Amino acid sequence: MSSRIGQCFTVSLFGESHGAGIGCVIEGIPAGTPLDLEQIRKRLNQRRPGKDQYSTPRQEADSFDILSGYFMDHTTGTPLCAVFRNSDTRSKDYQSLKMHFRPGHADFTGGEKYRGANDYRGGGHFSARLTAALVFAGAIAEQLIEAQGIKVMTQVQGVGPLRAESFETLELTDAVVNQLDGEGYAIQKSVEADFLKAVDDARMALDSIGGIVEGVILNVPVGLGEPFYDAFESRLAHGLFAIPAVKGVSFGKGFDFVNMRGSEANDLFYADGDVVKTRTNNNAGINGGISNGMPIWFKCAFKPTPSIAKPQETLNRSTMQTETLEIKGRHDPCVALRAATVVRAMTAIITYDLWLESKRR
Ligand SMILES: Cc1cc2nc3c(=O)[nH]c(=O)nc-3n(C[C@H](O)[C@H](O)[C@H](O)COP(=O)(O)O)c2cc1C
Ligand SMILES: C=C(O[C@@H]1CC(C(=O)O)=C[C@@H](OP(=O)(O)O)[C@H]1O)C(=O)O
Repeated sequence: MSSRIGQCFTVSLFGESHGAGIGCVIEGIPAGTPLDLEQIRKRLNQRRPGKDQYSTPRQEADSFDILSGYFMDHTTGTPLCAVFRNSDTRSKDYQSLKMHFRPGHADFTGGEKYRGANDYRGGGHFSARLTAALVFAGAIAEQLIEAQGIKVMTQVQGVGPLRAESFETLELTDAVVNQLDGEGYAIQKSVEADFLKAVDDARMALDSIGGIVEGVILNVPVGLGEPFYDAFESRLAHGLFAIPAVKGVSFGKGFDFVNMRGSEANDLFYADGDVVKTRTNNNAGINGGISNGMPIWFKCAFKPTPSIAKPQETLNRSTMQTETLEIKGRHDPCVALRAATVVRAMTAIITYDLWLESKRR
C-alpha cells in the first residue's frame, strides 16, 4: 500500500487507532530549519479529541516524540520521524465489528482488501486518529510557507444547512483571524452558537451531521502548479480527498459556475501598480492549473460521521444475514469541527511541496 504524499516535501503516515501509536515520517525539510514546537503543539491542541460534547470523548494528549531528523533545535535534513503513543483505547467497543461492518466506515473494504488481516479496532489505519500526525507535519509545512510570506487559514463554513460568510468575501481582520485561530473550533463568532447547537441536536438524536470546511491560501506567488496532472487544484484535491470523510472538494465558485455565463465567471485583469490582479476571484487564484497570485479559496464537504449511536441495519459477514447494529466507541457528532485543523495542515503540506518544486525547476 502507499501511505505517502508529496514530490519534494513528502509525508508518510503509520499506525493504527488502537495500536501502540501513530506517527509520520517527513522528508524534504531543509537542513538547519529551526522548529517552533509551541506552534506545533498549538495546532495539535486545536485538533485534539476529548475537549467537549461537540467532539469524541476519547482522551488523547497528542504529545509527540521526535525520533529522528532533529538535533540541537534544528532539522538535520534527514527524514524526521515523530510518534504519538495511543493511551485511551477501548478496544472492546469494537469486538463485534470484525463481522458486523459499520455502514459508511471502512470495516468492510478494509477487511476485504487486507484479507481480514487488518486491525479493525477503532477503524485501525483508516481512523482519523492518524490526522494527529498529519497536523504535526502540516504545522512544520506552515512554518516553512510562512517564511515565504504565504499564509493559510481555514474555517468551518457550514454545518448541515447553516452557512457562515465565505472567504470569498470575508475580510480577514485581526478579530476574525484570532477567532478562527483560537483555542475553540474555527467558527466565526456570529454563527458559532447556531453551528454548535446543530451539532448537539444531532448528537442528542443519536445521530451525526455533515459540514463544510473552507480554506484560503494568501500571498501564493504566481507560477505554482503545472498544466494537467499536477495542476494546483489536482495536487491540493489529492491531499484533501485523503482526509477521512471528505466527499467533495471545490475551488472558487465550484459547482456554482454551472449557473453562470462566461461574462460573469471570468475574472478581469487589471494593474495594481506593478502587480497583476483580477477584479473578481471566481477562479480561486488558479488559471490552467497555475497560481495567478490571487487568494486560493476552496471548500471541502465532510459527510456526517458514519459511527452513530442510532441502531442501523448491517450485514453479519459470518452468517451473511442482516442484523441490527448498535455501534459503541466514542465518536465525533460532526467531524468537520476538528477537521478544519486537518485541512489547514494538508493545505500547508501541498503548498510547500509545490513551492519547493517550483524552486527546483
Ligand atoms: C477529524 C475527524 C474525526 C473523525 N471522527 C470520526 C469518529 O469519531 N467516528 C467515525 O466513525 N468517523 C470519524 N471520522 C470519519 C472516518 O474516519 C471516515 O469516515 C472513515 O475512515 C471512512 O472513510 P471515508 O468516509 O473517507 O470513506 C472522522 C474524520 C475526521 C477527519
Ligand atoms: C481518536 C481520535 O478520533 C477517533 C476517530 C475515529 C474514526 O473512525 O475516524 C473514531 C473514534 O475512535 P474511537 O472509537 O477509538 O474513540 C474517534 O475517537 C482522534 O482524533 O485522535
